[in-house]
Amino acid sequence: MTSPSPRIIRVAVPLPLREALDYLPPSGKAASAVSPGVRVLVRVGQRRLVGLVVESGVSSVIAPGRLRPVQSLLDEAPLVDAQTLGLIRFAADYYHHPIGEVVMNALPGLLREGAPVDAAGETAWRAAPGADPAAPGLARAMRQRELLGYLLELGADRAHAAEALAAFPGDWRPLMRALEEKGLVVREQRPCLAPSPGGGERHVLNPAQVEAVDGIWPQGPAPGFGVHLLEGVTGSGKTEVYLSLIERALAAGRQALVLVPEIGLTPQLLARFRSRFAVPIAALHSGLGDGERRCAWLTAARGAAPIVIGTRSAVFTPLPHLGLVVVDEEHDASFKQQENLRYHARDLAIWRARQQGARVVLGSATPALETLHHAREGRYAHHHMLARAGAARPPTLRLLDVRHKRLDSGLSAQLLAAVGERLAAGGQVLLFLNRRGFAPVLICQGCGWVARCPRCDTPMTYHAQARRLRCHHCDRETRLPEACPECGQVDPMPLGQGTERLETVLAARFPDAGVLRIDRDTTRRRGALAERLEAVHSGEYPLLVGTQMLTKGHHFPSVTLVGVIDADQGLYSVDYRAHERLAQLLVQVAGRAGRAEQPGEVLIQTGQPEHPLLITLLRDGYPAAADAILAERRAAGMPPFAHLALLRAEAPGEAAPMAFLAAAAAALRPRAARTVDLLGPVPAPMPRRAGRHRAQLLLRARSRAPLHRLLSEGLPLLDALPEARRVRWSLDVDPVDLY
Ligand SMILES: Nc1ncnc2c1ncn2[C@@H]1O[C@H](COP(=O)(O)OP(=O)(O)OP(=O)(O)O)[C@@H](O)[C@H]1O
Ligand SMILES: [Zn+2]
Repeated sequence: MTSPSPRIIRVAVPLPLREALDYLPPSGKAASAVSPGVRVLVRVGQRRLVGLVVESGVSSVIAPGRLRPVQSLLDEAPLVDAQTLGLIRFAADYYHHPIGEVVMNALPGLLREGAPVDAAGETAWRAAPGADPAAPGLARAMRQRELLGYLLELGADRAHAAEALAAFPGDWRPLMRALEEKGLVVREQRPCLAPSPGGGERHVLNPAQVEAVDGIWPQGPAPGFGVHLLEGVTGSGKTEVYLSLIERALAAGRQALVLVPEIGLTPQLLARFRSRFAVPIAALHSGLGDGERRCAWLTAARGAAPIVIGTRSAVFTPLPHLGLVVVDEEHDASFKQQENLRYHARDLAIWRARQQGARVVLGSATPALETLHHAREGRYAHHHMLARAGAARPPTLRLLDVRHKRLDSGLSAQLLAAVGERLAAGGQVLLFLNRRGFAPVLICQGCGWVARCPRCDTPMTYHAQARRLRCHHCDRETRLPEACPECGQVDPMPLGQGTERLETVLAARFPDAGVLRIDRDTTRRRGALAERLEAVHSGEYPLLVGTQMLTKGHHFPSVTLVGVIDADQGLYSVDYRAHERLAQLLVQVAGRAGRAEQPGEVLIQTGQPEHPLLITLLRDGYPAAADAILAERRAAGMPPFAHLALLRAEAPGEAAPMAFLAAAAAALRPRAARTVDLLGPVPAPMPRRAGRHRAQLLLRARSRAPLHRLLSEGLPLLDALPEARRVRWSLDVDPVDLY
């Protein structure tokens, strides 16, 4: 008689393994008593890892003698609910990615590392009323005196938690205990996420807004699953629509998840939410400390935060009462993660909304082509808001032909004149250039030598303030050469412009106008972006210079002129999405102009004023341009008329990536039949980066099912190829970049 195979627990561990691992329950417990969603400590080889139970009470194909028990349980109740576990499993399947790594993306850092679920909230300290650092009791305790002074500086009116005290030099805890004993400091225990104040002013919705709100969530109980595209021109008041929808969701007892682009979660936006809703709002963004993130996440997971607002990874937050999902600026590329688990937060959000019977709103002035396509095919409901809210009018757009014109550091005389006029009239001007640094190229005037990154084969960007050359592809940095290494001529010349040069030129040209630059270089420090955006509103800086960071959803009421320095970068790019991106970018950057009473003007410098895309966009607007691009995509058999997956490979040697992909293609081809095209392998559009040669193989199918079938069957074969050991390879399902 064979003994029945033991019941086991399946655990996802943070390792690049396709499957979860099988374990026996800890001694004294039945496998079925360990709930999925609980964290456990397990041994893998010699390592001890924190894993997440994804299944329990099932049987294993592994011989009982070879199974190890789980070492210990870290949670009493599941940390991750069944629905979120379902989402994790779906993401692992759909993106063909190791499930343990999906879990890593889904959990906040502390919880991933096994930190406890701290239900008590957090401890905070405030100075006792009248406490004075100069009090005689502290005369001989200098450090305690300093800490009390520090607390008072942070604000005597409220208590401050560890997060705020972290900046105090040295170990503050024993000092705080001493102060407490002296009665100079009072300890408080508080929930880690306090309700926001609410009670702020609200707009009376205009008819277009009312129609959108009622169409998406009719008064009353939760309407259930459905995807709604809210296509509203820039400044049409989409945020106000979201707020009203959230109000309805909350009234129906449901939670709302709001996803925003990477740099869209600004203090202004948060303030708008906090002044509208007197509830705990969990804001998940990169500026959070580990403790704050855990708190926000746990509060949401317990259903105690009715609103969760965050960037892409917030899509994994457990939300037991989810009723509404808002994806703001749904076309934004930052919703797609570009490394490791290459998921699209919008697509996962829709999947989970379907599971939980939630409404989805995709909001944008420039919807992604796949979203528009779904709306036109009737899969998504489509709502329009064609006019700006309040008194604001649409901006006027004009092309400035820069062919055969003398440019002053990239600026035409016409643009400079327009800037001068606006400044004289007291307006604010925004100049957009999607290239940071001083100049993209440093060239020797003697022999034509160009400073190149030896690891990427591309020109290095000259950064004047730092006096460095930086590679924007691999972050390599070098000192500025004083002379050409080839011919010895001194002072190589910067060629072309970046935002840093623009800032310098404008400051010299308009010495009385303050210039504020916003790009990745000026906002590296935590909190710097928020400070600079605040400064935009202060009115101190009439001239704003920036990259894409300045274009996303910001509301700058005083900006009346927007200048686009170079529209041509996107016109001839090899990427099949370049035109879509350019159209979105131009409309979004133009959308920053004239958002209040003053009308806005947009001037676009281009050397291709006859380009059909620019003409259609300016004459007929984004929907017409989108139609034209969709027609091109249909003809080329590209998304949304096809489904793609991209296999990428890289290695130090030139031959290995192509060899692996050729072997991969050979392994996949017999199974691809006539349903999946294998295009390539070819060297990547950027054939070398950070010292590694790169190549790619594109898989294309008319429908999703055969593509995913091929991937499910094929990837294990690729794992086993001998060529796979000489490369680093990855799969990108629904890639947004083909390089
Ligand atoms: N019904 C209304 N009446 C008056 N003003 C309104 C109304 N709705 C919104 N506004 C104002 O219009 C401005 C633009 O609104 P909002 O920022 O929501 O636009 P948006 O559609 O999100 O724009 P974008 O796509 O450019 O981010 C804001 O200052 C907002 O306060
Ligand atoms: Zn480089």
